Amino acid sequence: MSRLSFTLNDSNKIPWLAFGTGTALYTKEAKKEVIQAISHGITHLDGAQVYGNEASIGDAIAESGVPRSSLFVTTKLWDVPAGKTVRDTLVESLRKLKVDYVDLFLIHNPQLHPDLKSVWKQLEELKKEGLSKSIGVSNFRIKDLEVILPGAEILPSVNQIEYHPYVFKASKPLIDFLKKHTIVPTSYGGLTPVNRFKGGPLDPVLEKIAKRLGETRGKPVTSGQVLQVWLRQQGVPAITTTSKAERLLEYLDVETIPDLTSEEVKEIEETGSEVHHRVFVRTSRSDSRLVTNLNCYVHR
Ligand SMILES: NC(=O)C1=CN([C@@H]2O[C@H](COP(=O)(O)OP(=O)(O)OC[C@H]3O[C@@H](n4cnc5c(N)ncnc54)[C@H](OP(=O)(O)O)[C@@H]3O)[C@@H](O)[C@H]2O)C=CC1
Ligand SMILES: O=CCc1c[nH]c2ccccc12
Repeated sequence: MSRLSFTLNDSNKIPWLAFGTGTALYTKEAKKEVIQAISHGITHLDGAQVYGNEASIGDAIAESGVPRSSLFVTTKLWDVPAGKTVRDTLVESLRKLKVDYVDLFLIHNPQLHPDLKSVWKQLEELKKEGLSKSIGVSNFRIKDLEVILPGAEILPSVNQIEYHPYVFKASKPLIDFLKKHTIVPTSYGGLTPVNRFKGGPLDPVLEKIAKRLGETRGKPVTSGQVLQVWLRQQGVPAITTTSKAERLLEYLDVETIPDLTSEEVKEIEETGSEVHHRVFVRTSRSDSRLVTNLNCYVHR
């Protein structure tokens, strides 16, 4: 059971561990994997309109037998079709998810919305109406936040971003900005150093720390778990995923692993900063890669 949660700036709580549904593993059908995650005690489900699988998440929630109030359901706004409002898209998501509110509604990508201020206003209204308990953003840079914050009546509660040690240095100004404005960063791609970018300079550092933690607690710790402890210790919720039951147990087990020492945190961050490896959304011209399945993201 995942028990750890953090408090958002609107006083709502967000579970630290989230099960992501935006992955090629499940294509457009996530029901089996979501039921498996819920039955293992994961309560936070991360969805999005663009993943095209909200109805299967709704089926999983309905069949899980877990009360709606024990779950934390996130979805994200993609584009707003001509003739529709942001509210229309959320109502459609709620219909597919078979719930009468979501816990968190995020603007998925600022680059899709020429009038971010107006979109944010509409999210504020949805929170007031109770259709989303909390509201936030995803893939926002400082310059995007600077568009919405001055006129905001309600602050975004979270910014869901790619966050792991290989983007640590590049993300530092944004993380500091979020902290100053009480916005919680949440991390996707957090396991990049052990899955998409294995062979990097962090490998031996993570292995060494995993060995020490494993010996300390008398149960093996993996490099992936070390990365998740690194997030947890910063108060950053982890949006991860898997189709494997044993991996879910590995993720859930992270809540029982002690903190890293300050020297270990420093070593992860300094070694991570030796390379820059962003997988998902390109946020500046110096970012080297733009992943192909996300080529809908355009740098401006
Ligand atoms: N807002 C946005 O723009 C974005 C949001 N997301 C959200 O984040 C979710 C999580 O996605 P993602 O970023 O891929 O998550 P992670 O970076 O946490 O990667 C999860 C993958 O890592 C693998 N893995 C776990 N532990 C290890 C290990 N020790 N060694 C090697 N591989 C390991 C798992 O594989 P296995 O299946 O084999 O267990 C799983 O497929 C998405 O489903 C989506 O909901 C993702 C991208 C963009
Ligand atoms: O959320 C980002 C990752 C993702 C997964 N599926 C799609 C489809 C279209 C845009 C982004 C994504």
